[in-house]
Amino acid sequence: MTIIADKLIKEYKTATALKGIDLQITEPKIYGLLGRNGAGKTTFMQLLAGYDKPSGGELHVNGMKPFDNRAVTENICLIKEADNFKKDLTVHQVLKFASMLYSNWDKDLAADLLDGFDLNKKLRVKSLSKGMESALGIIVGLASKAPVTMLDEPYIGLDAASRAYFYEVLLEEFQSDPRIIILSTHLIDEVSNLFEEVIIFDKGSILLHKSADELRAQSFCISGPAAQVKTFTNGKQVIKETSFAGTSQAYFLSTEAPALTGDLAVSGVPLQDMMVHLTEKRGARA
Ligand SMILES: Nc1ncnc2c1ncn2[C@@H]1O[C@H](COP(=O)(O)OP(=O)(O)OP(=O)(O)O)[C@@H](O)[C@H]1O
Repeated sequence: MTIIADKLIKEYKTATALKGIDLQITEPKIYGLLGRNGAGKTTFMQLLAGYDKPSGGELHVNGMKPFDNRAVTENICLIKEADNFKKDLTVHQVLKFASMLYSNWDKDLAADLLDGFDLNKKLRVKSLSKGMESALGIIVGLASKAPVTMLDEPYIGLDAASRAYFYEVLLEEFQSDPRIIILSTHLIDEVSNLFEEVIIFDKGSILLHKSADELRAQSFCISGPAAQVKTFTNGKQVIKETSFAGTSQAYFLSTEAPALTGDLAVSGVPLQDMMVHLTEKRGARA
């Protein structure tokens, strides 16, 4: 599948959600779609799923426009954080309906995941707890086997054990059947190890699109006795520093792994902190 956004614009009455973004996604990978509230992530995913029309620019999937185009949308599954399914349907009916919607539907996987999440298929959507409804969304998203599967904060209400199960099956699924999986999340550190590519939206524009490895290789965390950390980071581009009881920890930008001295230790910077740094910087400039 080839997704190409070319100067893509989406304007609502009161906001311009996408301000002319250029983006290409072609490889089957797990993409992390990140950004602060209101950055435009959901708007982009809704345009890609054909729910809505762009206001300007172009969006193509395999050369076709997604809006109102079954040839595209049968290959794209978007699971939103809530209200994915009609409240009066039973879980069984939701799965049946989804099996008709998605040409690659995997009935056995849906049954396995129902078991895994311990979800009773006789229950109606309106009687599901928030976490159970999220689990149903995840089941549909993964069993759709859609070549483009988008999950927009799909874990609302899921407890830590269920989220861990979700990440595990997401990875297993991707490994057994690679496809474009776009995961939008605010729980960045919890899932950052899954991402192969990271796309950061900021105020309707794309701030960064990089492989997760590249992003990890451009920042380091140094920790140890406060005085040594201070000397070490002198002249370096420090993005965050914390101190406690005579020890310090500093995140700094560098393309080269630091050569350690004294009692200092080096590790990576959590992706969440990198995103905060990148989006704050942009915010400060705007
Ligand atoms: N249906 C709509 N009508 C009017 N404005 C909208 C609509 N949907 C989104 N917006 C506006 O577009 C901008 C982008 O919103 P969007 O939901 O795409 O951001 P997001 O990155 O998904 O945010 P979040 O992380 O909070 O979900 C925001 O200013 C939002 O208020």
